[in-house]
Amino acid sequence: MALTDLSAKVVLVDIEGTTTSISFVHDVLFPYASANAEQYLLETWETDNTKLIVEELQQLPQYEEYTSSLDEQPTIDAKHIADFSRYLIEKDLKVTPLKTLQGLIWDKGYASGELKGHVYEDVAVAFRAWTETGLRIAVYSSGSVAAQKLIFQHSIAGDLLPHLSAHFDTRVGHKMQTESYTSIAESLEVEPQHVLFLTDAPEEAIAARAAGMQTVLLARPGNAPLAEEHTSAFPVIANFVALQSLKQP
Ligand SMILES: CSCCC(=O)C(=O)COP(=O)(O)O
Ligand SMILES: [Mg+2]
Repeated sequence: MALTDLSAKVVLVDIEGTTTSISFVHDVLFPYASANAEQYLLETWETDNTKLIVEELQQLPQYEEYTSSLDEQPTIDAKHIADFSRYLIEKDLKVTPLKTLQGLIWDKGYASGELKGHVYEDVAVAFRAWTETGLRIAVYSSGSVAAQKLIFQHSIAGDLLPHLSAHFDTRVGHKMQTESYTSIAESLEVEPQHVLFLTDAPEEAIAARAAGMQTVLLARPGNAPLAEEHTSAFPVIANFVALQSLKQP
């Protein structure tokens, strides 16, 4: 099907590699989280929220792997948990408690103006066009819902949050699992075939398509090159321009 023939009721967007450059996430957001993790944990150590995150981090399979590499039995304090978080960040592990913690740390950076969410120019233009057409726009990212809201609210293109009607993170399920997309469609109260999912990750596209969603791959500058098996299986676009005149079915 040609891109111009696509129609949808909901556009579901991924963030990293789709609306936002991978380099912003890896070279700005992750270093900010690494640098500020210990301070954040120290300040909030006694709160229920941080206690829950610390508990969830310790339940990850990577925690045992990490602690077994240490010379001594660790004391569970802010420094130890910050070190473990940095270990996970370096491996770019998209695990839920880390993503929750990152979102909370970034909050301060966005509030102070130190962080501004990167979005490609065509994203804001497409969001406006889709909103005017009456399409709903939703987000599904490994970044926590709080982190998603921050990046769009404090974006370099202004506050894009009013365009977004729903947010999903890995608490709905892993992005490479078909059931996650089925749950998202149910939650949006829309048939999966009326959802257009935009992502840079072929494994996510495969999972979304298996749930019945329409799927288009993004080839943004700096994204990993797409294999022929994926470029032949999915439409590939360099930006959202070709989808600006997307219609409802
Ligand atoms: C929500 S902003 C931070 C992005 C992030 O941490 C991340 O893991 C993005 O992954 P995505 O699923 O959007 O490719
Ligand atoms: Mg992505």
